[in-house]
Amino acid sequence: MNFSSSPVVSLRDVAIYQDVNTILSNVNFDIEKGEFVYLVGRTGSGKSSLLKTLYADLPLLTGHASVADFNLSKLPRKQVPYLRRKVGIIFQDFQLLFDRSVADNLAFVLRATGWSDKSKRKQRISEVLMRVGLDAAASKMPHQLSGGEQQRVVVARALLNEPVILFADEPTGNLDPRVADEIMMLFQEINKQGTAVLMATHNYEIINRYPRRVLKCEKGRVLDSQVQEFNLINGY
Ligand SMILES: Nc1ncnc2c1ncn2[C@@H]1O[C@H](COP(=O)(O)OP(=O)(O)OP(=O)(O)O)[C@@H](O)[C@H]1O
Repeated sequence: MNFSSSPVVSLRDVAIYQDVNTILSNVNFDIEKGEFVYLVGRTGSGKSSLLKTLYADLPLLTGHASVADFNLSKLPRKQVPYLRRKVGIIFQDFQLLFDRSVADNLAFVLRATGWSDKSKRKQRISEVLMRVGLDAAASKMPHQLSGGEQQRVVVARALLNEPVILFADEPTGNLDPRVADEIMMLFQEINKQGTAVLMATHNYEIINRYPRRVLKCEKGRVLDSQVQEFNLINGY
């Protein structure tokens, strides 16, 4: 549990790079504990690159950023796994291990993050599966589940270590609208229980149905619906 009242994410004058190319510059925003924020922008505008920087998959080379009380500017490589325990990461393509059951997918992550007690692992797996409405699926193989159910397992996996924030990159991108809506309701529920969410999406129907603060990558900058003139529909 993070009891500090400092923002979960805080960026000051950050630039985001891919190789030698500057993708975004002068990025400044905070995300507070328990906030829900969308990240939008055209294809190639830098959403994934920004998220990757926040979970230390891309290095922070310019500016100051903290995520879950980790200072990204000075983050030694060996600290990255500890940051990753504090954040949950969800991708569009589910990235489950298809050669093992749902429970074993989750146990794999728990073992890798220091859960050495088997009965505690079992208990935690059953808690997160319950939370995503898949308590009966522990022994199933991923291919026996629908796309929406697989994405729920990915959400359960992201919740294992009680993250302070979920970073989700197009989590509903491969799902039909009804299933996408169910996943979205799950995110809302998780958020209501105190986990912040930063979700990259192209799905404006979802944003209109569940309106929240929006960050928009545009022309190398990040605009914030809370502080700037912001035209979500025409500006996209
Ligand atoms: N691994 C990489 N190496 C070099 N350049 C990259 C790499 N990944 C992305 N880029 C470039 O960085 C820019 C931003 O890409 P990014 O994937 O962050 O955009 P995005 O907004 O997430 O796009 P999409 O909505 O299509 O996922 C693009 O010009 C892209 O070509």
